[in-house]
Amino acid sequence: MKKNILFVINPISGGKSKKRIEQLIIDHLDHNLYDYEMAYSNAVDHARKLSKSAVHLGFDVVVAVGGDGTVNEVARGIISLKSNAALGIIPFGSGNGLALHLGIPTNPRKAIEALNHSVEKVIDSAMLNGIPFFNTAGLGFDAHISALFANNKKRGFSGYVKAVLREFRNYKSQEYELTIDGKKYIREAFMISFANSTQFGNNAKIAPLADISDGLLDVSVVKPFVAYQFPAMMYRLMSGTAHRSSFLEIIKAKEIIVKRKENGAVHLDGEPRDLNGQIDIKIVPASMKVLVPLNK
Ligand SMILES: Nc1ncnc2c1ncn2[C@@H]1O[C@H](COP(=O)(O)OP(=O)(O)OP(=O)(O)O)[C@@H](O)[C@H]1O
Repeated sequence: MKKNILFVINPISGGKSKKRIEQLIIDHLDHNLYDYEMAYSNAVDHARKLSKSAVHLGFDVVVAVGGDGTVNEVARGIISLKSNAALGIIPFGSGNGLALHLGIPTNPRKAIEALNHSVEKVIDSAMLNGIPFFNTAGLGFDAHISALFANNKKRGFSGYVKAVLREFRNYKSQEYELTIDGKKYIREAFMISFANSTQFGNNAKIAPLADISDGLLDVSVVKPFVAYQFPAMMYRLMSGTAHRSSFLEIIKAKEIIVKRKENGAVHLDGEPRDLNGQIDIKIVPASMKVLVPLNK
């Protein structure tokens, strides 16, 4: 039986034009397998609403055409109705962390073709103060960058790298009290990531051993470091060896409580939030179905 897909297209993600996407879908989606519709998000949170309505109307698959922020909104729309619908992804963001982790091609035509030969993979999601995330959430430097980047009209990878290089010299680490599955840790940290997948995006792996279906988050605590150590850190991230770095401590967890002296930015799937006070994070095992390429 044919399945119904809604493509939710974020016109601004990744700073890339989406002009070709409609024609690529028409040309390359297998129309014997799928009936499809397309919709464009017109503001923050609109993709979630579009996705929720699609699921309510009985669509089988909602495909996020965008980056991790778009994936987050579409996936939240799906899980909010506890439906049987699956998430699909055509990566069109600045980082595309979840798509890269799942082996979804970053070439749009190949990503559409991958939908024609896909299987459903059940993955975990997680909640931060009750708000769902699917790839990574974090506190500290990366959240600070997300907050800056959100106000930056120029999206895309190069804008991100420029922001990181500009900001990291002046960024101050801070002390965190973490309670991880009941055990207390006090840590001075440059940043702390709560990783469901292995990476932020662009193959920068903050938790190289994370398994997206193991019912656990990888809490990656990046210790303070000085400027000359930055290239070594980047090498570790990009080579998938961060878990072997002396700058990083990774603790597997189901539930985390974070307290910190000073409030600061928090990000969920790369999108910043202002959340003050205690932060509670927990894994929600096997809570989302995603279409991934057959051979992954
Ligand atoms: N029409 C729109 N105008 C402005 N913002 C939008 C619109 N549609 C969606 N958004 C917002 O765009 C934001 C960024 O999207 P997304 O995260 O997909 O792209 P990205 O940040 O470039 O990629 P990545 O997260 O992979 O780095 C999301 O927070 C989403 O809410």
